[in-house]
Amino acid sequence: MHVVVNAAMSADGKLSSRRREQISISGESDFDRVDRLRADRDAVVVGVGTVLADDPRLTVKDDALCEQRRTDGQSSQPARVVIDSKARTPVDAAVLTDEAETYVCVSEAAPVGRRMDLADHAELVTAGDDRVDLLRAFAALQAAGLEQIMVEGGGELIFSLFENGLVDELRVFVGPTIIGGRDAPTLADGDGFVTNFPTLELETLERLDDGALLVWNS
Ligand SMILES: NC(=O)C1=CN([C@@H]2O[C@H](COP(=O)(O)OP(=O)(O)OC[C@H]3O[C@@H](n4cnc5c(N)ncnc54)[C@H](OP(=O)(O)O)[C@@H]3O)[C@@H](O)[C@H]2O)C=CC1
Ligand SMILES: Nc1nc(O)c(N)c(N[C@@H]2O[C@H](COP(=O)(O)O)[C@@H](O)[C@H]2O)n1
Repeated sequence: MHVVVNAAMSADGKLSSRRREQISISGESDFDRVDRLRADRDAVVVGVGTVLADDPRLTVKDDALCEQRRTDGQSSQPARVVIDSKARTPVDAAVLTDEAETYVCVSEAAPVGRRMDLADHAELVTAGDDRVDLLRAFAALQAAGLEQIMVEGGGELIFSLFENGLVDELRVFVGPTIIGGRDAPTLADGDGFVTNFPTLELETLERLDDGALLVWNS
């Protein structure tokens, strides 16, 4: 399995504002790059915080890229995955439409009724007692044939993936905006590291739109 984390952050390192609403940090070229990256992957993963905040579709938008996937013998859309310990994903969430296969990774703490509701719309993966055990969940996704994984956020999930040593690559678009706010989500939130900080190796750095794209290897 190969896991690439992709995100767009403001010049001051925020993924969104303190209102946790979706903000267009990327420019047109970066959104096109993200669409190509999605098209190149078996699955696109987010945390339930992103589903509740943004209600994303997580689909490939360019029809030509979908057609190319079909030509290559793949489904027209990559699978979508939500990491959601308590099965809080709303049944009318855009990520549960039938335009792509969806997996919801839950923990044993998810109420049975919520799990049954979601099971009508998605494949459920149960891993972990109170919180999704990411190592077990990603192993289950791999067993289901999902090898090339893209994670789109948010900051809580990205931190946990680094904590579990699950990140192979980090691609960050740094946009020209200042968002600020001590409670605004950053690229890696969670409890934070106080020692043994993961370090990355810079692979490429390019100017894109009005910002920069940094690609790091883990
Ligand atoms: N600019 C960008 O590129 C992006 C921006 N965003 C922004 O980020 C914000 C959302 O980020 P955030 O609130 O951090 O939410 P996340 O999407 O990171 O989801 C976090 C939630 O995932 C669940 N979860 C389950 N298991 C785990 C685990 N092992 N580790 C971590 N989380 C786990 C937890 O909820 P539970 O315990 O209930 O399961 C947790 O609260 C929004 O404002 C959104 O707009 C999001 C993506 C990309
Ligand atoms: N690459 C990127 N740039 C930004 O500026 C963003 N705000 C995001 N957000 C992510 O994209 C998801 C929306 O996906 P759909 O367009 O609905 O398919 C959103 O939930 C964030 O994960 N990404």
